[in-house]
Amino acid sequence: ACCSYRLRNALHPLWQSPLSIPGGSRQSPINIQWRDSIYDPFLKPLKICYDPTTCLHIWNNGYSFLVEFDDSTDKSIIVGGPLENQYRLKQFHFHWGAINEWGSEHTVDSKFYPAELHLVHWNAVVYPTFEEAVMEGNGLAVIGVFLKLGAHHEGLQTLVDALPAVKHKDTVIEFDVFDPSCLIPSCPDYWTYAGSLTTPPLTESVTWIIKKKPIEVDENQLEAFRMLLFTSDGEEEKRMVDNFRPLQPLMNRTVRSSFQ
Ligand SMILES: COCCCN1C=C(N)c2cc(S(N)(=O)=O)sc2S1(=O)=O
Ligand SMILES: [Zn+2]
Repeated sequence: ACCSYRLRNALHPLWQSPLSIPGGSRQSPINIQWRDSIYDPFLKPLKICYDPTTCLHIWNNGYSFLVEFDDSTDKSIIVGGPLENQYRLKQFHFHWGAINEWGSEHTVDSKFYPAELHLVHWNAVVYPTFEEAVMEGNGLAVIGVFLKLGAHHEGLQTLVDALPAVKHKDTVIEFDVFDPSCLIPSCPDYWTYAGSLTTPPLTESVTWIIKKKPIEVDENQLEAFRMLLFTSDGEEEKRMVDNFRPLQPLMNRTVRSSFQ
């Protein structure tokens, strides 16, 4: 199984990553086998405190669209859960498919969701800069939230309305008040495991916190993601879809759950 992963990584069009990350033993994403996850009673509830005015802009970086935040203070942080320190919100982005059958990076019992939200935070207690945190084992904490097809999502719509302005790679639009808490399910249950960035530089610096409950979004909102482009203005258009990395081997890791 392991070698097929490596082959798949090497072949996957989007991630021209090396065959394998030197010493890669904690790569992401992974399949979360619900029955193999281990309930950890010592896991704390995750505390999320975001200040909507720290929102800066939306940027199409050619992989996804990122909503970036002012991380020069501790105004927007998460603490608790599996984390030893508090972590500052840096950006959030999504991964999605060309059709609703796939699109998420993580899977649950081998089931794909049509999309997955990642809220990226860094350990500013221990590391002086985000760039340094990206290189350290406990540097980053990413909250993953699955999106499923269902009811219209009011909070997401303000984001969707801004997407036409960032259709092309390297376009950016000011976005100065947004509270990403509206995109996180109120159910406190999550899985957590030690992993990596799922895009280059693929560094093994991420404590993943994957929410058990998905949020519901409607077809038009998913279609709005799919009208974004990987390509810059003037280049031959390539729709931004299937921007997810193939599943990686679990190797010597356990996935813990905050719930029984
Ligand atoms: C010095 O910065 C190096 C770049 C790091 N970053 C860029 C990504 N594409 C990225 C992807 C992430 S994901 N898909 O694993 O959440 S987190 C993240 S990130 O930490 O914001
Ligand atoms: Zn991501």
